[in-house]
Amino acid sequence: MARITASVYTSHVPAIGAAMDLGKTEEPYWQKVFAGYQFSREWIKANTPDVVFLVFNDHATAFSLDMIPTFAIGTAAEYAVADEGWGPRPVPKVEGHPELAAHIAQSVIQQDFDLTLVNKMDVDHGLTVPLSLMCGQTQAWPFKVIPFAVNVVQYPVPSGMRCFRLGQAIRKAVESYDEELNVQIWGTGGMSHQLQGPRAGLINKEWDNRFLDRLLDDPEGLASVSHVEYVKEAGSEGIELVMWLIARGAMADVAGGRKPTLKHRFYHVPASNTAVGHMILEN
Ligand SMILES: O=C(O)c1ccc(O)c(O)c1
Repeated sequence: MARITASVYTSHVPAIGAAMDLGKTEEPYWQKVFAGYQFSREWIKANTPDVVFLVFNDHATAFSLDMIPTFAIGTAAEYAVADEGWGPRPVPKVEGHPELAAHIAQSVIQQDFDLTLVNKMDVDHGLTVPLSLMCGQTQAWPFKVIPFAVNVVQYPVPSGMRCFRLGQAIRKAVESYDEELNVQIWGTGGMSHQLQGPRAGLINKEWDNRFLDRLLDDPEGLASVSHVEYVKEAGSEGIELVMWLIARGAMADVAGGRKPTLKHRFYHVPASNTAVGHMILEN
């Protein structure tokens, strides 16, 4: 049987990818960001999964206003690194796991979550920056990846509760897969940031840290936070945090008397315009 053994949560700021690609990680500004991932790089070496189910958002790269799936699961054997305007990042292509992805799609759709199946997709910084943060510079990613794209760009976007329940359905799906596989689920994006309008540059440390507390201790309560609160408190792009609730929903269930173990927590402001939050939980 496949099992979800751990979850990773991290922001996905594109400038972090550029800092790595352009050799700037030792500059004082960036050192403080990357220091928060030193533990994580060792941890992932000691806890390398077979597959990462990576929840992210596309930034009008694979999808556009022409077509906006709410939840889209990557069922391909591989994914090219997208060109977001400066050429594709110099990182390895992403290898998929079509068999497990097809099984999860079957199971989750039968549990009444309607997913879009994506057989071809280029993946942007939403997916590659978390991989770079966790794995560093490498010739090949050390595990297969099932990309799972969530619409947090164009309203209406899914609620935190729908995301949390979807995570629970994903856990059931993974646990009903026959092969012994070590699966991690990663929730990416956030934390507080706003990239446009009069409030551009908004950061809310208190709200972000409360989110991190509740993600561990009270995920179901956290799932009830409204869209309006995310936008008011965490800025227009803070809504990306609903994706963390998918990963948390797939983990041990506080309501069921089980709680994951906190292995690592990091928070730093700023990286570009964004508050960087990062957590690792083990089941
Ligand atoms: O802080 C930033 O610069 C920034 C830019 C684009 C993003 O998608 C993002 O999450 C952050």
